[in-house]
Amino acid sequence: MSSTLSGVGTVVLVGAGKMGMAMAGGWLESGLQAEKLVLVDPTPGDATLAFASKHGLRIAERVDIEPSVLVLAVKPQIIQSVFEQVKPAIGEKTLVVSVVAAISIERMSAGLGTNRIVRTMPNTPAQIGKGVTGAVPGPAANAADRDIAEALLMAAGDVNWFNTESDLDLVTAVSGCGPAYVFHLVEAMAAAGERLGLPEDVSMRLARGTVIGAAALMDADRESSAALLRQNVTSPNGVTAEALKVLMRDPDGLTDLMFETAQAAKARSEELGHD
Ligand SMILES: NC(=O)C1=CN([C@@H]2O[C@H](COP(=O)(O)OP(=O)(O)OC[C@H]3O[C@@H](n4cnc5c(N)ncnc54)[C@H](O)[C@@H]3O)[C@@H](O)[C@H]2O)C=CC1
Ligand SMILES: O=C(O)[C@@H]1CCC=N1
Repeated sequence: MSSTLSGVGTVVLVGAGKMGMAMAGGWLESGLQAEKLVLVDPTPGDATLAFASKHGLRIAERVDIEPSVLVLAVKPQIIQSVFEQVKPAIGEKTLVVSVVAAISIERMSAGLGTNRIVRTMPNTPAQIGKGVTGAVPGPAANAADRDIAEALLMAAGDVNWFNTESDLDLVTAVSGCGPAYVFHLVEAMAAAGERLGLPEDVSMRLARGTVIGAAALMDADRESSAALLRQNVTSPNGVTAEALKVLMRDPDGLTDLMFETAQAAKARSEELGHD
């Protein structure tokens, strides 16, 4: 499949917030010309205004042209009013790519009057091209539509296709929300160091640096499993072994806590879809 965006028509990003802007930079880097990217957002934040100014992008309050690709990146809670706003601009050739959590292809199709839809769940490391995205093609999305969606998503990192839409609730629970779990791990490690007696700023520096380093090591060494990388830290009868007896206890260790966490995300994703 193609991974360059130079041949894609006008992309209109509806919702230029955290997730939308995390992807937009990658699109420009992957060859989408600035004049072919329009940001639609009635209340763009400072980061969005700065990004638009730096790259010479147009920001509009409403969709005022027929897009080749309409990327929906607004909050699910306002999706109905957004459908009403954008529907008149959608033409026969418009492909809709949604990153909106929980909103089904069927609901989008009813709200927008088109079946050419690809529903996706990216994550914020997209901002540095290290995102992972789950994607499901709608029934009327053809091979060319899938190629375009994949090119947009690959500009943000890895793409994983699924056939069953409910799988996106699981993708949301693991990778969509996942960066927040990792950032909270940093907070928890720093808090632990502080409680043990380290100064707050030093503890945070150690925790943050450790997670950055561990992630970079995993990135550099794709051959080794996470389990092997963990074992490499763990000397027999040493210090890490004692620590991991707590973290990996069964039941009630991190595995159970993470399962409960992901279950809560999945349940909320399903619930939002029914609102
Ligand atoms: N933040 C994340 O980690 C991820 C978010 N998502 C999904 O991305 C979507 C957006 O989330 P965030 O970027 O985090 O939220 P956000 O609040 O940062 O961005 C939403 C943007 O939509 C704009 N907006 C509000 N009304 C609008 C309208 N009528 N027309 C156009 N734009 C409008 C807001 O001004 C804001 O800039 C959500 O559906 C979320 O489920 C998906 C994966 C990860
Ligand atoms: O919290 C949310 O609803 C979105 C979905 C995945 C990450 N952020």
